[in-house]
Amino acid sequence: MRRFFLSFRYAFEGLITAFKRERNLKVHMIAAFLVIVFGFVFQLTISEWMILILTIAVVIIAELINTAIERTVDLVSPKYHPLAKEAKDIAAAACLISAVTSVIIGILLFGSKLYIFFID
Ligand SMILES: Nc1ncnc2c1ncn2[C@@H]1O[C@H](COP(=O)(O)OP(=O)(O)OP(=O)(O)O)[C@@H](O)[C@H]1O
Repeated sequence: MRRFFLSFRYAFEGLITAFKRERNLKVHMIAAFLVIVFGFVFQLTISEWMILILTIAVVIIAELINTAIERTVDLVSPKYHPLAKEAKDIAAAACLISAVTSVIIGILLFGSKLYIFFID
C-alpha cells in the first residue's frame, strides 16, 4: 500500500518539476485554465466538457512525455548524435500534433458559440 501512495508522490513531484522548468507546460496550463473558464461561460454540454477535458489532457500528456524524452536524451547523449536529434524532433512533433489538434477542437467547440453570441 505504501508503494502505491509513493508512486503517486513521485508522479506529483514529476508534474511539479516539469511545471517549474518547462515554459511550454506553463503556457498550456494557462491556456487550459482559460478554456475551462470559457467552458463555464458558454455552458458546455457534458459531451463538450468530455471533449475539452480529453483535449487538455492529451496536450499536457504530450508535453510531459516530450520533457521526459528530452531529459533522457540529454542524459544518454549530451554530445550531438543524429539519433538524439531524431528522438527529440519526433517527441516535439507529437507535441505539435497535439497542439494543432487542440486549436482545431477549440475553434469547432467555441467558434459556433461565439458566432451565436455575437450575431444573435
Ligand atoms: N544531443 C543532441 N544531438 C543532436 N541534436 C540535438 C541534441 N540535443 C538537441 N538537439 C537538437 O536541438 C533541438 C533543440 O534541443 P533542446 O534540447 O533545446 O530541446 P527543445 O525542444 O528546445 O527543449 P525545450 O522545451 O527545453 O526548450 C532538438 O529538437 C534537436 O533537433
